[in-house]
Order: sequence, then C-alpha cells, then structure tokens
Amino acid sequence: MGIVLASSSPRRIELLSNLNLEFKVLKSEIDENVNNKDEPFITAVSLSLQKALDVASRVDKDDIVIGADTIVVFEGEILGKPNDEKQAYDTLKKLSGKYHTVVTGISIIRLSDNKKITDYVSTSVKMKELDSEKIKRYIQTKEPMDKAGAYGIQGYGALLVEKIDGDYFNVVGLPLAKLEENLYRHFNINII
Ligand SMILES: Cc1cn([C@H]2C[C@H](O)[C@@H](COP(=O)(O)OP(=O)(O)OP(=O)(O)O)O2)c(=O)[nH]c1=O
Repeated sequence: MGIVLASSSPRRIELLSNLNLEFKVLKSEIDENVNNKDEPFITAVSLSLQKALDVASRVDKDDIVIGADTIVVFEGEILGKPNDEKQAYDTLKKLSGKYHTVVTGISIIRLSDNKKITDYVSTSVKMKELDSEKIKRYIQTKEPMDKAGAYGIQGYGALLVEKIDGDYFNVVGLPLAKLEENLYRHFNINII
C-alpha cells in the first residue's frame, strides 16, 4: 500500500513533499474539458476525480491515489490556462483590480475498498490594478503560460496580488489542510 499523487504539476509535488509524506508521482492522461454549464466547483471536483481514476487504473489496487484540479473563476466564468500570450494578457486585464475565486477540487480514492472521497476549497483573491505595461512585463517572465488564471501566486505573481481570503496553498494548487483532514478521516493517515 502506498500513496500516489496523480499529477505532473511541480507545485503540487513540492507542496506534498513538504509534509514528509512518502508518495509516488504518476501523471494522468485525461483531457481537461471544461464545461461552463456546470457550477465551477463541480468542474474542479470532476476533473480531479478523472485524474485520480485514470492513475488508479495503472497502480496497485491498495494504493491511495490523490488527484487535484485548480480553476480560476471570474464572474461565473472559468478562466483556464492561457493558450498564448494574447490570452494571458486578456485574462490578466480582466482580473485587474477585481476579486476572483480560485477553486481546487481534490479526490482521494482507493479501488480495493471502492473509496472515492471528493472535496474542494475556494479562496478569494483580489488583484491589484495592473496597467498594460506591467501585464506585458509579467508575461515576458513566461510564468503565466501553464497556470490557471495566467498567474502564479508563488512566483512573480505575488507582486500582482493585493490580498487573499482563504488557504494560500489552495491557490498554488493543493489545499494541504483539507487534504490532510480527508486523509485522516477517511484513510486513517496521520501526518502529525
Ligand atoms: C492561480 C494559480 C494557479 N497555478 C497552477 C496550479 C495548477 O498547476 C495549474 C492549474 O492546472 P491543473 O490542471 O489544476 O494542474 P496541472 O495541469 O498543472 O497538473 P496536473 O493536472 O498534472 O495535476 O495552475 C499556480 O501555480 N499558481 C496560481 O496562483
């Protein structure tokens, strides 16, 4: 029996490593199709479950598999990862000076006893007013490209954020306290 993180995200791997938990990493191969008709948290939870199920089918049935998906929601619309610099610019322009919500869905599953636990965490983030020059310079750092909402709060993106209300780690991509709560309650795993 082991723990498997169904993710290729270096942020998630690093966050989980900080807890001194032994785990393997396996990347899921699902298509991340976002359906804007569902409530955003349903999208995040559903994608996290698809990632966990995909990886669970390739590991030991006794393994506990963790999947996560982070989305950025602005005025009810999901803002995904930008496909190009123009999209990154448009996303950051939208977020400038306003509040948005970062939602991470998590799924923890074990096929041997058919346990499938899902949960999510929302964090409210207020961006500073960003002028066009600042946005362009930020895009030049290349940081926005692989990130939901076109920014990374853990990097230069920290300089764009005015304040947050909620779990910081959720914004980075893995709500550690909520994850630990579920690992303890449903799988009897005690980290500290
Ligand atoms: C808002 C925000 C997002 N992000 C990242 C977290 C996620 O990695 C990414 C959202 O994409 P995800 O699809 O959640 O994750 P991923 O494709 O990077 O990795 P995998 O599916 O293999 O687990 O955006 C930050 O790193 N910092 C931030 O401040």
